[in-house]
Amino acid sequence: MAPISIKRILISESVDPCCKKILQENGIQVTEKQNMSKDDLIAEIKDYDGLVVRSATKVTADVINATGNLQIIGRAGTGVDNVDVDAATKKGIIVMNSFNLTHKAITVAWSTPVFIVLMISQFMGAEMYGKILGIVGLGRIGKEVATRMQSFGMKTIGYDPITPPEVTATWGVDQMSLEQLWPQCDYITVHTPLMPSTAGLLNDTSFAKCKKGVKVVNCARGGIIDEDALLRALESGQCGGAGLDVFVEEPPKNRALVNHPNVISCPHLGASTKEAQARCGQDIALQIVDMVMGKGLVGAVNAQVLASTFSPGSHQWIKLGEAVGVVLKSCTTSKQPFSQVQITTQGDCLKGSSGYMTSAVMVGLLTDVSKSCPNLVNSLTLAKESGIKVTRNHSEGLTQGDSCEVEISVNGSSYRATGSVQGGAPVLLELNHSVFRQPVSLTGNLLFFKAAASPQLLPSVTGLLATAGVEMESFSAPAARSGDQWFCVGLSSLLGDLGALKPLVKEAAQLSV
Ligand SMILES: NC(=O)c1ccc[n+]([C@@H]2O[C@H](COP(=O)([O-])OP(=O)(O)OC[C@H]3O[C@@H](n4cnc5c(N)ncnc54)[C@H](O)[C@@H]3O)[C@@H](O)[C@H]2O)c1
Ligand SMILES: O=C(O)[C@H](O)COP(=O)(O)O
Repeated sequence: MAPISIKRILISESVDPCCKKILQENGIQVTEKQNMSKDDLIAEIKDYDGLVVRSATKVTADVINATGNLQIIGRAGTGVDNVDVDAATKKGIIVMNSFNLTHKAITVAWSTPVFIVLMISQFMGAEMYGKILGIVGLGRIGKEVATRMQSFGMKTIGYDPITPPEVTATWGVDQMSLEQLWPQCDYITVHTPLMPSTAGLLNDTSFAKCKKGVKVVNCARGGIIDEDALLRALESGQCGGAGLDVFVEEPPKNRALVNHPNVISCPHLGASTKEAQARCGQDIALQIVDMVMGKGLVGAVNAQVLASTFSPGSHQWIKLGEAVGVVLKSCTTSKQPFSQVQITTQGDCLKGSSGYMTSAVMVGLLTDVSKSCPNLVNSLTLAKESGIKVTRNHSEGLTQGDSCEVEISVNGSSYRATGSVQGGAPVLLELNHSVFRQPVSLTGNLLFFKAAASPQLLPSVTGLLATAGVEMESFSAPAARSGDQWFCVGLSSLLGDLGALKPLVKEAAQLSV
C-alpha cells in the first residue's frame, strides 16, 4: 500500500500527554484544542491529516464531510459510537481504536462491582452471595466483570450473540437467550457497544420480564438501557436501583435519573484511571506511528482490508490492481457506466489477497468516475452505492502463474484485462482477448488503440506522434495477427487530441499510471 502520510494531527480532547509526545517524536505535528463547538471543529479540521478523540468529540458526518485531507480518526479508547464510521468509510478515512484494551477492561470492570456494592449498601441489607447477575455482552469487559463478581459468590449468567457459550463456560458464565435471562436476574449489567441492535436493549418490555426489584448497571453506553423506561421502572418499583456511568446526553441536562433516590451515577468515569488513560493514549499514538511507518495496521474498525496490505510483497500487486482498473475504465469510457465487475486472482502469491486486490481494482475503475476520491478504504462502498455488483474469486492456477484478471460488464457486453507482477513491476498481459507478445509495463503515459494489424500501422502512428511532438517510448503488439487487436504505445507525454488517431484505429484511449 502507498504509505499513509500523516503530518498534522489534532487532538480534540484531554488525552494522556504521552500520546502527543510519541506522535511528535515521530515527526508528526500535534495541535491540542479542547472543548470546541461543532462549528469550531468543522472550521479547524480542514487543516489536519489525523484526528485523535476520546468519547466527547462528536465526529458526525458534517464534521467528516468538512475534512480536506483527513486520513485517520484515532479513538484513544474503546467505543467509536461518537464517530460516524459509515461517513468516514465513505470518505476513505480509517477509523481506529486502541487495540490493546485489556488494561481498560480491567479498569471498567471495577465500576460494575463498585456500583453493585454501593447499591447494596445504599439500599439496605442484601448479600451478593448467591445472587444472580445477568451480563449482557460477554467481550473483554463482560468477562472481567464475571470473574470479579464470582469472587463475591454471585452466580453469573449471560448473553452474547458472538462469544460462544463453550468459551464463556470456561469463565463461569452460563449463556442463554435474553428471554431466559431476564426473569432470573437479581442484577443486570450491560457491556455491549452502542449500536442499533443494542439501543434500548433493556426497555419497557424487557423490564416487565424481569424480577420485581431487579437492579441494573450501565457502564457501557447511554441508551443501551432505555432511559425513559428505566425511570418508569424505578418509579413503579419494577427496578430497585440503577448504577449509571453513562447517559444518552453527557453531561445529562435531564436530571430525572441522576436525581432519583435509587440511582447512583458517575460522569462517564468508568475508564478514568491514570493507568488506563496512559495506556490508551500510548497505544493509539503507537498504532498511528506504525501505520505511517508502514509497519502494520492494528485497531482499524472500518478498514480491515488494509491490514494485509502492509507486507512488502503486496505493494506492487496493489499498484497492478489499480492500474488494470484504470486501463479497463479508460478503454471503455464511451461504454460506461459498467454494472458488474468480476475479479479473479490466480496463483499462490495472491492466495488470501483477493480482498485488497478487489478494492485496488475498484480504485482504478472508479477514479474520475465517482464524485468521491476512491481509495482502498472506500472503493467497495462507493461501488455498492453506484449499484455495481462486485464479485471475486481465487483459483490456484498452478499452470499460469500469479495473475489478476478483471472482467467488467457494460450493457450485456464484457471487457477484460489481465495483469501480473513481473520483475517487481506491474505488467498487462492481455486486454480484451488481445494477448501482448511482450507484457506491457504499466507505468508512465500509455496509449492503447485497437486496429487491424498491417505493415503501415506502426509507421503511421509513429508519424502522427512525431507531428504532435510526442516520443514513442515503447511499443507492445498483440501476439495474434488477424482481426482487430489491441496495441499499446508508451508515450513521452499524453497526446493533446486523440481524435487525430481516428483515421488509423477503431478505438483509442490514453492514460497515465
Ligand atoms: N464507561 C466507560 O468508560 C467505558 C470504557 C470502556 C468501554 N466502554 C463501553 O463498553 C463496551 C464494551 O467494551 P468491551 O471492551 O468489552 O468491548 P468488546 O468488543 O470486547 O465486547 C463487546 C461484546 O458485546 C457483544 N454484543 C454485541 N451485540 C450484542 C447484543 N445485541 N447483545 C449482547 N451482546 C452483544 C459483542 O459480541 C462483544 O462480545 C464498549 O463498546 C464501550 O461502549 C465504556
Ligand atoms: O469507550 C471508552 O473507551 C470509554 O467509554 C471511555 O471513554 P473516555 O475515553 O471518553 O473516557
